[in-house]
Amino acid sequence: MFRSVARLAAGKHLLRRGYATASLPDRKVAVLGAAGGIGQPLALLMKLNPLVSQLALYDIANTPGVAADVSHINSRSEVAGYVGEDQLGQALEGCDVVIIPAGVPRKPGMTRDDLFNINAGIVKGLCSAIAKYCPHALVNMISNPVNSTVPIAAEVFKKAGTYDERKLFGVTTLDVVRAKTFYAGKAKANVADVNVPVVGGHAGITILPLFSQATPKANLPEDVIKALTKRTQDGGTEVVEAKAGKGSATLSMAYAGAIFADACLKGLHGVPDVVECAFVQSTVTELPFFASKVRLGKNGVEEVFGLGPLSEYEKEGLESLKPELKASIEKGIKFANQS
Ligand SMILES: NC(=O)c1ccc[n+]([C@@H]2O[C@H](COP(=O)([O-])OP(=O)(O)OC[C@H]3O[C@@H](n4cnc5c(N)ncnc54)[C@H](O)[C@@H]3O)[C@@H](O)[C@H]2O)c1
Ligand SMILES: O=C(O)C[C@H](O)C(=O)O
Repeated sequence: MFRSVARLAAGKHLLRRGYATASLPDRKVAVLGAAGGIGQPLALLMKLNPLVSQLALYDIANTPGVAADVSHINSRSEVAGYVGEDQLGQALEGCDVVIIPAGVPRKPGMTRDDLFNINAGIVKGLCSAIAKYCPHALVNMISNPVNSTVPIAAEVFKKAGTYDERKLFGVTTLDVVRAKTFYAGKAKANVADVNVPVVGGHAGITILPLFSQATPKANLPEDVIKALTKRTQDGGTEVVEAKAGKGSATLSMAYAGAIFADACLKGLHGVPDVVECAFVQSTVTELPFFASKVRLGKNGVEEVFGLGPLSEYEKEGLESLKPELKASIEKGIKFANQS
């Protein structure tokens, strides 16, 4: 990620010793849920990103300490901590990108949908504030269940009259990160060279890695592809079980969240050909939201890419995931409109 920022800076003759960050535009990024398991390492990684000039760290508790700590790092951005609802507006005012990892994580035996009852309300409240204080920001939704929290956000923005489908993203980057790591292991490829699109949604079978399109090509046998698919779909559960009641993926998610936010910032900055998978409003299938590759630009999503050629196994996976994804989307829409 930072290597490509260096390339960007170098290409524009901004790089002499380190980054000539004075030449980069001001960009404010907020992390909502910044004192949490994801929020803290994500705050650290965003503090290291030279495309950020102001970093607002918001949570319902403990942000002054996190902000004081992160603020001592000698990188470009100015850091401020905001705590409690009274300070949410200040945290959001002027934001270009808002990253939301606020909410409860899973414990063993739970599905992501089991988080709905608590997280739906949290996300709804935060999105109402975004509509009020930074209606043009790109919103990176991490809080689960993403398959429902993104439709909730869309409905809140629609009601507020601020919805721009190009600016709302469910962050599915961790699925891509996992698919790349697991594929590289089996394909005996250099993980840094590996690419694997992951489409659909972000829960169980709705996570559909397209290993038939993975590069470099490895011609792995069908049973290995099936095992890789299952491991990618169950990657979150693997971590939840290993953490044995102490939460879900935080460090790998912070890494994935930082990659996706960096892609959004690069897009805003006009870097060409920034492509990541994300869960967005979509016409790729009959479902209103779907994760696929998207090109990011100055207005957020510039282009939603189709699925490309699928193997028979992937075609079956696509058909199997649709009912569950549809139900999760509808659940989010219904919640946002009834409460
Ligand atoms: N999209 C993904 O790939 C992905 C990956 C991992 C985790 N997650 C999800 O991210 C969420 C956070 O996970 P975590 O491990 O960081 O949990 P955590 O409990 O460690 O942290 C959550 C933080 O949110 C804060 N919070 C609660 N209500 C809030 C509100 N109204 N406003 C602001 N902050 C609030 C809490 O105080 C806490 O600090 C969970 O829903 C989890 O399932 C998503
Ligand atoms: O699995 C979870 O509950 C957290 C997250 O969605 C993940 O994929 O790690």
